[in-house]
Amino acid sequence: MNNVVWTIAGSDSGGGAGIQADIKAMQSFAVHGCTVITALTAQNSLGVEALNPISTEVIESQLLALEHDMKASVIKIGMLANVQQIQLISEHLKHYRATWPQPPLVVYDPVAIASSGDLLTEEDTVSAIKECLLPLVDVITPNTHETQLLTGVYLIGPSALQDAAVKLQNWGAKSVLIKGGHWDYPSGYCIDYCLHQGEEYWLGNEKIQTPHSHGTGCSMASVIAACLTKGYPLKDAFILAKAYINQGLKAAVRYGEGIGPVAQTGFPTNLADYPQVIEAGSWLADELDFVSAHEFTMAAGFTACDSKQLGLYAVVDSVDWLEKCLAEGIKTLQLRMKDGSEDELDQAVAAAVMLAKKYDAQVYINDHWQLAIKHGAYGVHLGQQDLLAANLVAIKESGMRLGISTHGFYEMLRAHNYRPSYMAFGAIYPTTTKDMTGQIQGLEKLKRFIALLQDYPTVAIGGIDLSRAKEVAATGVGSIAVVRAISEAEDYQQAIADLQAAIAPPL
Ligand SMILES: Cc1ncc(COP(=O)(O)OP(=O)(O)O)c(N)n1
Ligand SMILES: Cc1ncsc1CCOP(=O)(O)O
Ligand SMILES: [Mg+2]
Repeated sequence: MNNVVWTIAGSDSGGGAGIQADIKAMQSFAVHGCTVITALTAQNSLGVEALNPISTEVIESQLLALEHDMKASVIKIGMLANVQQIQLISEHLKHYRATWPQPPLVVYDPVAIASSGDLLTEEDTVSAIKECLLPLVDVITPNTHETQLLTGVYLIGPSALQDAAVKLQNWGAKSVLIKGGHWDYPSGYCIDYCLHQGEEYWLGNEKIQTPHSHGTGCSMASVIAACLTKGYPLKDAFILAKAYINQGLKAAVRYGEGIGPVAQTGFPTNLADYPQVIEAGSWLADELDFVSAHEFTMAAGFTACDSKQLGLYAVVDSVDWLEKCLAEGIKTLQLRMKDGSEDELDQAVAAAVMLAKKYDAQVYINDHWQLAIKHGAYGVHLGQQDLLAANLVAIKESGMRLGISTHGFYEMLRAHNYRPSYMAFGAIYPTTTKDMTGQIQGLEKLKRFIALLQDYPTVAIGGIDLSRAKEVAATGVGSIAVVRAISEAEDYQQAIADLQAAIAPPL
């Protein structure tokens, strides 16, 4: 990805929406925004006075200039004023798909109605959008009005949202993200929905009470485009776009007599601005009548770890290795056994618990939460998939600590629903211990996670060795978990001593 995003959209003379909002939002996520202007709208905070569509010749000249020199990783499309514009853009997108070495992703925000209620497009565009454009779109981001306009589905409740999204997919849009800012369901809340690769994602938060929301739709789609350019998965882009808008709404101020623009602030840094991932068992899920495919017990607020700084964290696959690491003074450890009969696992967990007591250390059991409860382990470590199958109420009632793995912003917020004892982020670097394809986080994201989760003990895992331990520790993470850096070291005792020294806070 080359960090170049195009926005094909209308100019808003009031500076709050359209091209102006897009560039500011893209800038907030450190990508370079190029522009193809489709209309010079004359508008202010009170409404739209004129649309002034640009001719297809002038639009094409802008496209050609960019095609030759500044190809985009992602193209964000906003207001298209008429059928000719829709056809022209569709033809060019087809050409890019067929000829560019790296075809661009297309995010389409079907701008039809301004926040003032004014129609921003000629009325006969809907069939051209469906026939020409939607088959070329990777992510469509309509609000609820635009969803109704495009699909004819009246959005009386969550299942109508799902039906409308399927319709849009059937017309060719690969993923659908419906923005709920104009929807008051349940009352006082803002619910957003995403259908992507067969998975559904629902986000919600209390409505932020401000009249100054002009440009939220354009900005949200631009942040999605920016995050996709940076290689974020769509579910993480969805989270960040929501948090960005919430942060902007809280800071929004009036500039004219009417509706002010959403504020264009930087990367969202306050957890309070992030939406809730809506999951079965939560109050919002009940309001939305969610039906869970699994028998699921929700529990939140697990026993705190003894310390916020868990230090060097050895993840081992046998009781032998556990004892070797304990003998070297490691205080946070995990027994991660992927094989073994029921008896073998039972005996291993029992032995791990005994050894933890002997060495006055904290041992977590990976996956086998029933055995961990049975033998009175200090804690259990679960992955995102494991959460559905585990009895979280039983784990909480046992008083054990719960650590949860996360791979990105969406999973981090999902884990936050449970208020676990610690959160782990991975894989920070590529690793051969486990297939983490598409889930490498890197240091930049790790820093973001740590800054957001100040109240949690945090753990970084994946591909960390002695040469990387210092830079990982410098992010402020409270613990570094390793497998091979110990198990494959030529001299594991020296490796442990070196790792401990590398991550120790300076005196
Ligand atoms: C400290 C720590 N972080 C992450 C993991 C990964 O756990 P999980 O997602 O459950 O995957 P498996 O380890 O079961 O393959 C971990 N084990 N420890
Ligand atoms: C279990 C796990 N979860 C995320 S990365 C990882 C493996 C870490 O192993 P290593 O320290 O050898 O890279
Ligand atoms: Mg696991």
